[in-house]
Amino acid sequence: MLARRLLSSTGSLIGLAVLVVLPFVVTSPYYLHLLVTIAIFSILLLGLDVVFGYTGEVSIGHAALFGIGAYTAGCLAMHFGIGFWPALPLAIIVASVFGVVLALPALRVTGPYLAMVTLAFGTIVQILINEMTDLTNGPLGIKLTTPLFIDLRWLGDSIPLFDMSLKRMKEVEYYYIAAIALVLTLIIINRILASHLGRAFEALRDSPIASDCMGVSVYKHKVLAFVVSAGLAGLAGALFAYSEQYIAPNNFGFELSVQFLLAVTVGGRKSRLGPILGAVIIVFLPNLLSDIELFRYIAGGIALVAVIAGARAFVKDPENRVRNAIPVVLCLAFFVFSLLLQKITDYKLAVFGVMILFVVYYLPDGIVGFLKRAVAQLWPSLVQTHAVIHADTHGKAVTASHEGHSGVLLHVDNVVMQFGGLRALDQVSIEVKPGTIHGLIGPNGSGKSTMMNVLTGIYVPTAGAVRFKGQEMAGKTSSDIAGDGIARTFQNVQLFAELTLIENVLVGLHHTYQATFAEVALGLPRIRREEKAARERAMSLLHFVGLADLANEEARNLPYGKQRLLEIARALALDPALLLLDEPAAGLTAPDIKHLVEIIRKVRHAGLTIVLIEHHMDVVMGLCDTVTVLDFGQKIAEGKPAEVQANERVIEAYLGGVATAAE
Ligand SMILES: Nc1ncnc2c1ncn2[C@@H]1O[C@H](COP(=O)(O)OP(=O)(O)OP(=O)(O)O)[C@@H](O)[C@H]1O
Repeated sequence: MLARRLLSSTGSLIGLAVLVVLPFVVTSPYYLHLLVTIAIFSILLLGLDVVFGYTGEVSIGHAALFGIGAYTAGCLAMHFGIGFWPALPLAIIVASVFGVVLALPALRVTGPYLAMVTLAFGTIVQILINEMTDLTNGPLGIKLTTPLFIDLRWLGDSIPLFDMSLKRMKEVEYYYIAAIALVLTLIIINRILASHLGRAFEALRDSPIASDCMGVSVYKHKVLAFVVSAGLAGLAGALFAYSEQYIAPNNFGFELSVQFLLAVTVGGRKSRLGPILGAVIIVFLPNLLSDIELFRYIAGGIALVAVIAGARAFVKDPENRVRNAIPVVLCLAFFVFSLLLQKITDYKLAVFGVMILFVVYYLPDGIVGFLKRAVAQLWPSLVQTHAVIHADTHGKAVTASHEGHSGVLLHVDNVVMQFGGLRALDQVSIEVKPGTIHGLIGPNGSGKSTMMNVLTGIYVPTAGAVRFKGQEMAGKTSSDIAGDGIARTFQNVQLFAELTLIENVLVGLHHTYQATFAEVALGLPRIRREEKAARERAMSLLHFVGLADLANEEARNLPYGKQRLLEIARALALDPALLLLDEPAAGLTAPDIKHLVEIIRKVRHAGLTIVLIEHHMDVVMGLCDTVTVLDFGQKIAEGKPAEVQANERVIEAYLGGVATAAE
């Protein structure tokens, strides 16, 4: 852990030192300008990574947001004489507003459909910039002057100006301003992504349904992700306008959006270094592809690395020798191709395409992802050690949010759920008393999971009412219902696959955070306190289900049985009054089922009420106080386990089948 921290702070210090020293090394104005462009693109790509890497949405509209930032700065200068400094926050605000516009379709469509919508957004913005000549000067574009260091012109001519106010920035000074903007962006983005907000972004990517059911509103957090991303694109745009001193509509076309996406993909998603590396690549690649000598050196370097890695794989992985040899041969062929080339300019696009294809195919996590894996193999101690988090030993691991409710906790009243011609639930009424375990059983397709989905707001019932603690639930969103105290697990496990175990539980603890967005961005004490308390609580919940040893493992690497236990820990993090368990014993081995039964008993003992769907009759009969039986969407029996077990209709419709299946 210490080594890792040391490495990370040493890395940051080296990065800072490089940023400070670079202009002393790179004195050519041309290359200095390229460095400024890299810093500006890095800011944009760090923002794009929030949407693309973290929430998993493909946006082809970021060049337009970039253009909106640039044109905000341009229009403010051209029409109102408003200079560089006020333009920066205003560009952030204007682009953020457009970020909300772009987020709205993301709430309805995802994947390729969203990509198409964002593409349309980009095209419309470009057309508008072209057509609204009064505002934007149309295809002629807008010219800007080098920014003043301190702009006091807005005070009026009568106020005497001091020297600095008339001094225009030199390229090197502009470089430092762009570098400071980049460092601030890195700090703020790092804080946001390491907080409960960053986890919420990842959670909604991995399972939107589970996020909502954990009280993490997909709607709210998707909009937030787009706003953060758009704000950074706006800032980058304004910096770009003053760096280039001329902007025109064709600077912000579709190709630029595609380049941005490729830059994040090639650099490496979900990392701070990846977008910066991506920016370096898209800025330097055109230069690299113009200089044949440099191109040959780089192709040679890549071939050398491939040969070394290939030789290692040849020895260590004898079963996949042919597969491992292919990238080595391709890299060597690329090097030979670079030697045979006389003039590279004719092949620029083809070479660019081949490089992208190669990276996307062989380095799906980008260059940074590849390097991380290589470091993990060579120096496992640097990446595998995590902070030792002590479980919260003072409080109880499991607490119910509203203990002591008397009467009926959950009242399902004549609920009907119709899917076209199919009645999945047909006038079902159930009463669940507080502190009990209420079983819900029935043959496959009888409507049990549909009932869970109705109770958690995923389905709105066609008719009937659901009252929880006397309050009507129909029409509430899943995240509101979770906030009211109903937590659930899923029949088909819905974990946040790329998050670690502790992070999965922390998503369930999202409701414990009171810190505002600004507090998170500024890293104020409250968010640090809340994060520490939440981590301790998450650890105690992992202890409770017996998974504490695996806290820092990614959820997707867990065996199936343990995934179900993790879902229970995550649901308990909500401090619910009612816990809905949908077939928690499915796929578990006999010892795992025994462990599960103990956990459910302890949960009930802590004061929670449980609704349990289960096909394992011994589990149902051993745990439940009351059992309701469904068949073809109708309630056919209800009572104590022994009564239900002896019921003729139940034996005929279900238990006979279960007995036969068990034999
Ligand atoms: N979204 C939906 N659209 C259409 N039909 C659905 C939908 N959800 C469920 N159904 C149908 O409703 C019926 C009840 O399904 P449900 O999943 O609730 O049964 P179940 O009792 O949970 O079964 P199992 O034990 O196999 O999980 C089934 O016929 C199912 O195909």
